[in-house]
Amino acid sequence: MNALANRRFLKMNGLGNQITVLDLRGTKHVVSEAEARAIASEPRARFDQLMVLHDAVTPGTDAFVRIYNTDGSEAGACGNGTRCVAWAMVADPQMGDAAKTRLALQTKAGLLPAVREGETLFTVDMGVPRLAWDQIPLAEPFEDTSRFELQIGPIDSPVLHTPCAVNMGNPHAVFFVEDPYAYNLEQIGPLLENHPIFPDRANIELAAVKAPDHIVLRVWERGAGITQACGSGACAALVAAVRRELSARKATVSLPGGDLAIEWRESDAHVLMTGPVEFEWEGWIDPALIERAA
Ligand SMILES: N[C@H](CCC[C@H](N)C(=O)O)C(=O)O
Repeated sequence: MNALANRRFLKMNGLGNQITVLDLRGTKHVVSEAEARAIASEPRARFDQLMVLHDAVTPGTDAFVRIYNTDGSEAGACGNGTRCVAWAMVADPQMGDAAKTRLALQTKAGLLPAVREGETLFTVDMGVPRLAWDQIPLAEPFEDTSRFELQIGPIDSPVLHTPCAVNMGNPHAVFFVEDPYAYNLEQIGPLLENHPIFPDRANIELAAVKAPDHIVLRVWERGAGITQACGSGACAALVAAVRRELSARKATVSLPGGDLAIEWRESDAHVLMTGPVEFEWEGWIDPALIERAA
C-alpha cells in the first residue's frame, strides 16, 4: 500500500498562500511529481505549496521538508509554508510538541530556523540571500551585478525591465514598478516565469516602494501562478529594494493576502520574515487519488 493512502494532511494558509502540510516522517516515501499534482487536484487538499515532512537528516534539526508547487515541481524554499510547518510541529494535537517554541527545519536549500512569537505568529530565518544564478552570498559591501535588461510586451500593460535577481533558496526576479496592480499579471506572469533568461524558471515579483519601510508586492509564483502571498518573494523584494537603495533594511511588505514584516539583518546578512498562519481543516488522502497518479 502506498504510504500516502489515507495519510492525514493539514490544510492551512499563510496570508492566503494555500499550504497543505503532510507528515511522512517514519516512512521512506518521496512524493512524486504526479502524486503532488494529484493531491493538488483534490479540492480539500488543494495547495499553492505542499510541505512534506520527512525524518530529520542532520542532527539538531527537527525535520527535513520537501516543498512542491501545484504543477508538481519542487522548490528549495517557501516562507509561508515554513511558518505553517512550524505551527503544525508545535500546535497540532497529533504532530505537535507544545513544549517547543523553536524549530530547525531543513530543506533542499538549507536550514530554516523558526521561532514561535505568538499563538499563530512565527518568525523564520530565511538565511543569506544570494545572487540568483551564480550563488554568491549577498552581504555588504556588494556590487549589483545582477542587473540586466529584460524587455517584454507590449501586451496590454506597461513594459517591464531591469529586474533584480535574488535567490532566497529559490529564484526570484523583482521588478520595481509604480503600481503592481496596473499590470495584467495573469498574462505576463507565465511569459516571465518561463523566459529563456531564467535557466530554472523564476518567481516573478512586481514591487512598489511606497516608503522606506513599506513595500507593496504582487507575486506570480513559479509552478503555482498568482498567489495571495509569497514569503520568500517578500524577502527577495526587500533585499532587492535595499540593493537598489530604495528602502531601509526593515520594512512591512503588503501582499494581496496581508502584511509580512521583513528584515535584512545587518550583522550577518540573514533575512528574517515574521507573519501569521491559519489552520483551516484536516483531511485524509483518498487512496483512489494516489492510485490514479501511479
Ligand atoms: N509561496 C512560497 C514560495 C514558493 C516558491 C515556489 N513557487 C518556487 O518554485 O520557488 C513562499 O511563501 O515563500
